[in-house]
Amino acid sequence: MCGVFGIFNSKTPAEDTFYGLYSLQHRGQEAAGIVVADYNKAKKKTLFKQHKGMGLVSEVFREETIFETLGGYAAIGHNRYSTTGSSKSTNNIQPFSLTYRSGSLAIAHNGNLTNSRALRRELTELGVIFQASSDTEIIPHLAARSREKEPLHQIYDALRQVQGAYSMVILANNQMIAARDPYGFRPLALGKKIDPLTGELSYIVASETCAFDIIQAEYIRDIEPGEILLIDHLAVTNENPTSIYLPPSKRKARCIFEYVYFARPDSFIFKHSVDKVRRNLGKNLARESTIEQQPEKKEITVVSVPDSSNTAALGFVRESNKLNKPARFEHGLIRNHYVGRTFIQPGIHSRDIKVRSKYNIVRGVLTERPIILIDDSIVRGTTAKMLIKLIREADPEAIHLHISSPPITNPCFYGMDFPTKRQLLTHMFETTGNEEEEIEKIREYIGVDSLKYLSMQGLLNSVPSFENETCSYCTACFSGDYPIQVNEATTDKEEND
Ligand SMILES: O=P(O)(O)OC[C@H]1O[C@H](OP(=O)(O)OP(=O)(O)O)[C@H](O)[C@@H]1O
Ligand SMILES: NC(=O)CC[C@H](N)C(=O)O
Ligand code: SF4
Ligand SMILES: [Mg+2]
Repeated sequence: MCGVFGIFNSKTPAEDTFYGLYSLQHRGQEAAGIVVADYNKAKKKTLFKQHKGMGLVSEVFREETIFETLGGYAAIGHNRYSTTGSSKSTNNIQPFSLTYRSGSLAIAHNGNLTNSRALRRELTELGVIFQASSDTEIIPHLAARSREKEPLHQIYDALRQVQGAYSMVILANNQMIAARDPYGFRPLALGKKIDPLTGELSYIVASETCAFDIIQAEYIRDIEPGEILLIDHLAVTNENPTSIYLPPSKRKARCIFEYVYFARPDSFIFKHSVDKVRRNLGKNLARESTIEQQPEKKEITVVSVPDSSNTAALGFVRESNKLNKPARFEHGLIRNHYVGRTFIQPGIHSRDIKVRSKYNIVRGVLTERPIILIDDSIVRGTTAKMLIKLIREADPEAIHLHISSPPITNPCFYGMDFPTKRQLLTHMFETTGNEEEEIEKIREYIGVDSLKYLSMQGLLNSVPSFENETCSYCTACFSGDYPIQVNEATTDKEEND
């Protein structure tokens, strides 16, 4: 995943970016960094300064004095959740910053390039030296080799050659450039802020709109799939950033999993409220649920796995009640907020420990009652298996696990870190071709009384539609319908390390 943020024409760009990244922390917890563009009067040009490190934004920018050295007028920042290149290598921390014949370039990337292996081999053959093992560094190298004079067109040249998912912010000398791949896999939004004292306008680009809210900026619009947007001082004066467009793809492929799990519910992504879509997921799950009404119209207890499935659980309860199946939302699990997202922890070992230290049960809510437990997804099954063991300690009458998305049956090559089938719970058991039998094996393994996944149609009915598009979403991890084909044999995350 990853979170990206950029601000142009601010008196405090590093501080603004810090807060932006802070609100995008859920998109990547491995590393964080900020690159600032500052005008150097003596040299009469813009120079970049940076601070990057491993860990959470609050850890990397713990010392307030860091900001004293990061003055300037523009900045970009990045939260990393690795998909290509080791999560542990400090060389992979973004933004990447470099100097080349046209000046300085810094890049922050959310997504994953699907032809990075081939491009890296070609560039290496040509003598290009890579510092990082991630896919992202390919983009500035390609831009630097372009024959074009202007960074905007150099970036265009580079992006014509890469395939896959990218939502990016770039600093190029005294310009900020935002780009989104033609499929539109990952979200990217444009916002603005007027300084209350000076009346000056700043432009902001961020993965999710929650990053605008934290600095009291206003959402303008999404960066469109295939758009490369240029923001410079002229754009600020004219209040009109300009764009060029990459050739369109045959279809769009917004990541549907962003709505299911990844994005924050207070964000707008792909032009729509995540909260609303997640409520729809819960609503459709309630419509598909086969759990019968309780005797004497007693309310059934619905418990969410906090935090990511809270909103879906609310939608579920509301719809259940409408369907005359009385249901009540209860906090049966308490989450320790000092433990981050477990799903985006690299390596199965660290995930196990995190899940165990992340949740505790509220016995009074769970004991001797039938429970509908709602989670948004099962990937490796770590969370579900550990949680059910924990909930059983409270001795509930029955646990009915409901998942507000279909089974994840295929790897993601576009920015989620489950790049091989063998990492998925659905592939732990022998495939029989009979979906019911396969779900029964998962139910048994997790140890619940019943297991219900939202259907594919239920998922599609929950997300907004886009006019004049035949296909708007990527659903590959659920359906196997890959917008860009990738040979699984080429997806060893750490092959460049
Ligand atoms: O099957 P698994 O591999 O365990 O992954 C699935 C779990 O991971 C996610 O939650 P996570 O704990 O990452 O984040 P959250 O706290 O934001 O819900 C998701 O909501 C599931 O609960
Ligand atoms: N999840 C992402 O967006 C990751 C960005 C980039 N592919 C990396 O591995 O660092
Ligand atoms: S494969 Fe799944 S997680 Fe990856 S981009 Fe497609 S919908 Fe999103
Ligand atoms: Mg969760």
